[in-house]
Amino acid sequence: MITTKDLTKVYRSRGREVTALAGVDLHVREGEVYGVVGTSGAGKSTLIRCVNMLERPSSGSVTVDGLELTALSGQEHRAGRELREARRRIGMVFQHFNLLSSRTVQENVELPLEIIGLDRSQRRRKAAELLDLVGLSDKARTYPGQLSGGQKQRVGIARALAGDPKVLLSDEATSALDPETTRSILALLRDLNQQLGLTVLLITHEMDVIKSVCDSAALMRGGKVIEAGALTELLATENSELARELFPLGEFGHGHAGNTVLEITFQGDTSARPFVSQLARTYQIDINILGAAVETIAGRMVGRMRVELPGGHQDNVVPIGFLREQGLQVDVLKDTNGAVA
Ligand SMILES: Nc1ncnc2c1ncn2[C@@H]1O[C@H](COP(=O)(O)OP(=O)(O)OP(=O)(O)O)[C@@H](O)[C@H]1O
Repeated sequence: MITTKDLTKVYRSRGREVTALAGVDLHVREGEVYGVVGTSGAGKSTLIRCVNMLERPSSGSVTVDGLELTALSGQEHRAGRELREARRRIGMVFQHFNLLSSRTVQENVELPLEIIGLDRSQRRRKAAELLDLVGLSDKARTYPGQLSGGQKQRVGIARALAGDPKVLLSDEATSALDPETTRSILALLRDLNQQLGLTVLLITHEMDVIKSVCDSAALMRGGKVIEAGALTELLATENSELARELFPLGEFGHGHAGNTVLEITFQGDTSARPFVSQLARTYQIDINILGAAVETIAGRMVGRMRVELPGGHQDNVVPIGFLREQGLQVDVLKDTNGAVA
């Protein structure tokens, strides 16, 4: 649904050049919630602004719903007609809501409908539908100043849906909200994704947002995507940085020098099988469990366990193979010298 190819963006200001995007390839499938995560300055905002051409990329291409936006005419602030029409199909929500304080909630939602050219009664009807969708029907005549942060963001979302978009872009939509309100806004995005078949691309610096709402994610650093994929695939990828951040086992024990420490990740059915006792029985080894945790990620139960086996990596090649044959993801964290990988 959204594809970027070798996307670059170089900002030039006062004789200085800043490379915000250094060749980004992104592929967001239709109907998924896709999160881009990274620390401040990684290039996330630039990427999302390039997807709807609020920012014109320096090179590379952006295709949304089969239309190559980078091929359409228009400069940054003077978008051509085709580009304006394509943009209508891409809704956007912002961290600071961007509502007009002098207009009521209903009038804020009506604004894009006015621009599309709907008449007064059509606008009223559509705005009422949208406010109902986001659970704010009773606030239609209220002014933004009288709303809570979560309610303001609901108005922002209703407004973003005015053009019946297929794609919703979310620029840190929950960063200004408290944890409970964040959860309710993320649940709303998930509902809209499922009810309307909306593809959602969101950027965030919070791993919890990725964990609770996304099907897929990309990790950005220094203007590049350094890892990307479906969360369930990432969790099954050896030494995945995203998987480790999604599901950290940091406080668990690190075992003893000379032994082998494994991190075992299991998803869905595998979690029901008693693989630790099977391993102990089959190879007659003592297994020390250093820690274990279970979480729900992308709607699936995922477990992670850190175990210590006696002896070095070479002594444990066969038991490790046994675990992998059971469909378990096994990362070897420690070698015979005791160095943690
Ligand atoms: N309009 C601009 N002019 C010059 N440099 C810019 C501009 N916008 C962003 N940058 C620079 O581009 C780089 C990427 O910024 P960007 O805002 O895309 O990152 P980010 O990951 O969204 O970070 P944050 O979460 O802090 O917004 C940074 O070094 C930033 O200073």
